[in-house]
Amino acid sequence: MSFTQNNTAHKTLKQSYESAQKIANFPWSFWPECFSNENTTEPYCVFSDQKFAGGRGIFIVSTSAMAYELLKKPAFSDPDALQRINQHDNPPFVQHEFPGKGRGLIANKTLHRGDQIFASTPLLITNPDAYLLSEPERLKLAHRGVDTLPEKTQPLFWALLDHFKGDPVDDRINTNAFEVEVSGHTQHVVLPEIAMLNHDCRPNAAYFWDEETLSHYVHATQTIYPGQEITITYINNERWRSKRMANLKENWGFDCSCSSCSAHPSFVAESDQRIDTIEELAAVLNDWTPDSRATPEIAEAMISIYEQERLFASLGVAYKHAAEAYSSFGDRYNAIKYASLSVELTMLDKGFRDHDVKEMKNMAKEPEMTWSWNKRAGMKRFTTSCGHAH
Ligand SMILES: C[S@@+](CC[C@H](N)C(=O)[O-])C[C@H]1O[C@@H](n2cnc3c(N)ncnc32)[C@H](O)[C@@H]1O
Repeated sequence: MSFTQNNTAHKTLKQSYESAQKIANFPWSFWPECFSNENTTEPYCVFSDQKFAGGRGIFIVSTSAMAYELLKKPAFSDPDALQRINQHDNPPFVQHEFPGKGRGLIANKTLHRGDQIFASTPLLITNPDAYLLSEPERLKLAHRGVDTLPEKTQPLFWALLDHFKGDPVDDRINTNAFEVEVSGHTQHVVLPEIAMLNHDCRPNAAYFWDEETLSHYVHATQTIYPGQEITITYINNERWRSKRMANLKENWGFDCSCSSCSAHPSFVAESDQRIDTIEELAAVLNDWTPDSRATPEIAEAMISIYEQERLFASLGVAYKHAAEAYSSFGDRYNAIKYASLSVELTMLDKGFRDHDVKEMKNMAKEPEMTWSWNKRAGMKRFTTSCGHAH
């Protein structure tokens, strides 16, 4: 079905609702409002489904093609797909006010590595290309979207932080949106539960986006004790403190006050050095040429540095390096050990459908059948002397 600015213009909310209800099997609760201009190749519209996720509702600001692509996802088409999502009764956390950071969540019971903290569907999905519209038109779509959310869901949107104090809807979206992929396209989503989690450069929880259920999952990546704040990262943390702080300031508008950003300069220097070492070791381990100096010991060193740096979610990457390094020397049981660890951690960070997870699952079952098996057999593994004659 195609929507144009002409067939959607100037309808009140009530008129849009009535127009949508007149058409049998129309998937949206309101007739979409659309805008286009000389910069756009197709109109951008607001599509709203109040029945989505058992009545939590959702609105999508995008092209008709993307909205109908989303409709094909099990989240919309399979009534059982969201059975374990949006279960927010008896949560393992309580809200707390943190000086300098605003609201955040603290654990109210012990959470172990791998425990799910919550999984939820977004209130909205917006296409970043909607910025091709003029500002007033883009804002009109966003405002219409919020007005079309079910009455009981709207307070969840209005309770979100508006950090920049500009347009009240746009500001809440910009302060809280996460970038996700849908069918190979970047989209922005807002999830009110995850939006209550503050950033930490050394977080104790990780999240991933599942395209099929259009849901964000959050899990503990280490033990979190009652009273401890639950944190996630908003950025890539494998960078120097100065780069992390600049990124958070530029894209999120705040000065990070996490412990690794507020440490004494000499501790920061050590941490930055470890980040450099991780990068250097990764380059060695990624070298699969006959001249490679990669050994399992180098992967073990990398694991140790990740642990020192408390980059627990990223440990899945280091375990993968170790599994491949052991496999490349034909060491079956160490390959299995580290492949299993990699599956456990990577599932929390990249999701259960991730390519690396599948690869490591295969390695954990039959390392001999993987591409890296015995690849470095016969190559020098240990450096036992300092190179001098004694
Ligand atoms: C997604 S919200 C997180 C919840 C927010 N604290 C609230 O009260 O709704 C993101 C905002 O929280 C604050 N924030 C999150 N992590 C922070 C940190 N490590 N240091 C300082 N402020 C932080 C910033 O104002 C940021 O724009």
